[in-house]
Amino acid sequence: WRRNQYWKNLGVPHPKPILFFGNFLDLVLRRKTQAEIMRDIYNEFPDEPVVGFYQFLSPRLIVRGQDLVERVLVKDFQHFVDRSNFPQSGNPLLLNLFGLTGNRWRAMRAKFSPMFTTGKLRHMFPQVNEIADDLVGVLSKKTTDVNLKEEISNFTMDVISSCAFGLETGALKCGNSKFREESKFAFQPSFKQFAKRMLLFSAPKLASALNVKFMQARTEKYFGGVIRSALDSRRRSNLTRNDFVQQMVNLLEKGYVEIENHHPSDDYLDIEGNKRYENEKIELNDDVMVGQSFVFLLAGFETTATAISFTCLELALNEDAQNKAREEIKRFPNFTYENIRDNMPFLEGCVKESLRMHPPVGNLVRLCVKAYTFPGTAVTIEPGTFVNVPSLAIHSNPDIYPEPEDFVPERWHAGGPPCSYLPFGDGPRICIGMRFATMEIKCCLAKLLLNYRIKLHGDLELPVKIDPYSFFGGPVKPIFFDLERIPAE
Ligand code: HEM
Repeated sequence: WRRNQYWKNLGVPHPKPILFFGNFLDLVLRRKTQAEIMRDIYNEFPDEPVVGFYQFLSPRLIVRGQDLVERVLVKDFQHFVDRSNFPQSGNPLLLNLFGLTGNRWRAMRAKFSPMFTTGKLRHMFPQVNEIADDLVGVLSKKTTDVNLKEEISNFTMDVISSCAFGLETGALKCGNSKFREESKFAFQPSFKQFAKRMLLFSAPKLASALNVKFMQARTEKYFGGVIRSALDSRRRSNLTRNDFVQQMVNLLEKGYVEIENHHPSDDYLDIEGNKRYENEKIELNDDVMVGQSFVFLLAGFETTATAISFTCLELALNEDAQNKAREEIKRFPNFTYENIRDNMPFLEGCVKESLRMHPPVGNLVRLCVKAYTFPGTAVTIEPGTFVNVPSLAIHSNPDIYPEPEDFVPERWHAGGPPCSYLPFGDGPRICIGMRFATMEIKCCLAKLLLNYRIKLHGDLELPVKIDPYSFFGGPVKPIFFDLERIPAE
C-alpha cells in the first residue's frame, strides 16, 4: 500500500491506483492494451506536463508535454540512455541492442548500425522484391476470404531470415515451415506469455531471481540453433554476403567490441563512483551474436507484418486512397530501391498514416539514469525511475493531428512538430531497422496494389480491437479480405 503513495507524496498528479495492479487491471483483464491505458491517462490529465501511474507496484511517469517528450528522447538523452534494467550478467542472449545499457549499448549500436546503410538496403532490395513476388503468387491461389496477416507474416519471415541471415525458410512457399511454426509459437498471445513479460518489465530483478525468461526455452533452443548454424556455415564457406551474418562473422573474428573511454556526456556513469564501463570490452562469442540476431528476428518480423496488414485495412476502407496509391506506383515501372524510397510520396503518406493510427509499439520506455528535473515543472526524478512516452496517445491527439481517427495520407506533405510521430521511436535509440522496415513495407504494398484491388470480406467491427496480450499490436480477431486480380496492362 505504501508504494501506492509514491506519487501522492511527491505531489505528482496521477490516476487512482488499485492495490497490487496499480493502473494495469484493465490490461490483465484483457480489456485494454498498455498503449491504450497510457492514452487514457494522457487524456485524463490534459493540462499536466507529466503524470504519474503505477505499473502494478512500480511507480512510473508519463511525459505529456510535447517539449518534454523531445527532451527525454533527444535533447536530454544522456539522462535517459537506457530502456530496461534487466540484470545482464550470466545470459549472453540478454546482451542485445534492445536491452543493453549505457556505453555497452553505444558500442554495440555503433557496430551494428552499418548494417542498415543505404548501400546495404539497396543491395537487399532485390531479395525483398523477389519475396514480394512470391507473396503475390501465393495469394493468386486464394483470393476470397483471405487472412492477409497470415500470408504477410510468411512474407516478413522470409524477408528477415533471407536478408539478415541468408536463410531460406520457405515460410511463403511451404505455407507452414518449421521456422514459421516456431515463430507462431513464440508470439502466441497467451496469458502465460503475457504474465512473464509483465513480470520482466515491471519487476526485472524479481523476474531474474525467479529465472523468468523473455522467451520460452523451446523458442530459444530452436532459433538459437538456426542462428548458430547460419554462423557456422558462413564461417566454413568462402562465401561473402552483404548481410547481418557476414557482419557478425567479421566481428567475431576480432573477438570483442571495445567500449569507449570516459566521455564528458557520460558523466552520469560516474555518479556514486561508478566506473564500471571504463576501458571495458564486450567479449564476443556466438551466444552474444545469437542474442543480437534474436532481437532482429523478434523486432523485425511481427512488427512489419502488423504494419503492412493495417495499411491494407486502411486502403480497403479508403478506396480513393487505394486507387491514388496504385496510380502513383504505376508511374514507376522501373521497380528500384530509389523509386520506392523517394518517388512515391502518396504511398509513403499511406504507410505513415497507418503507422500513426496503428503503431505496433504504442508506448516507448526510457529509464532515468541521472537525476532529472523536468523543465518548467517542480518534478524531479531519481535514477531508476521509468519514464513512458505514450506514442499512441500523441498520435491520436487532435491538437497535433486534426480528426485523428481519419486516414489522411495527404497530411504528411506538411510534416509535423518534433517528436510527434513515433512509431519507430526517436533520438539515438530510435529503431535501428526503421529504414529497412519502411523499404520492406512499401515494396510489399506496391506489389500487392499493382496486382490486386484489396477489399474487406464481410463486415468488420470498427475500430479494430487490439489484443492486449499480443506482442506487437495484433488484432483480437483475424481480418479477412477479398482480392480482386488486376489484369496486367
Ligand atoms: C514496422 C516495423 C517496426 C516497428 C514499428 C519498430 C518499432 C520499434 C520501436 C518503437 C523501437 C523502440 C524505439 C525507441 O525506444 O525510441 C524499436 C527498437 C528497435 N528495433 Fe524496431 N521496429 C520495426 C522494425 C524493426 C526491424 C525490421 C528491425 C531489425 C531488423 C528492428 C530492430 C530494432 C532494434 C534492434 C531496436 C532496439 C534499438 C536500440 O535500442 O538501439 N526493428 N523498434
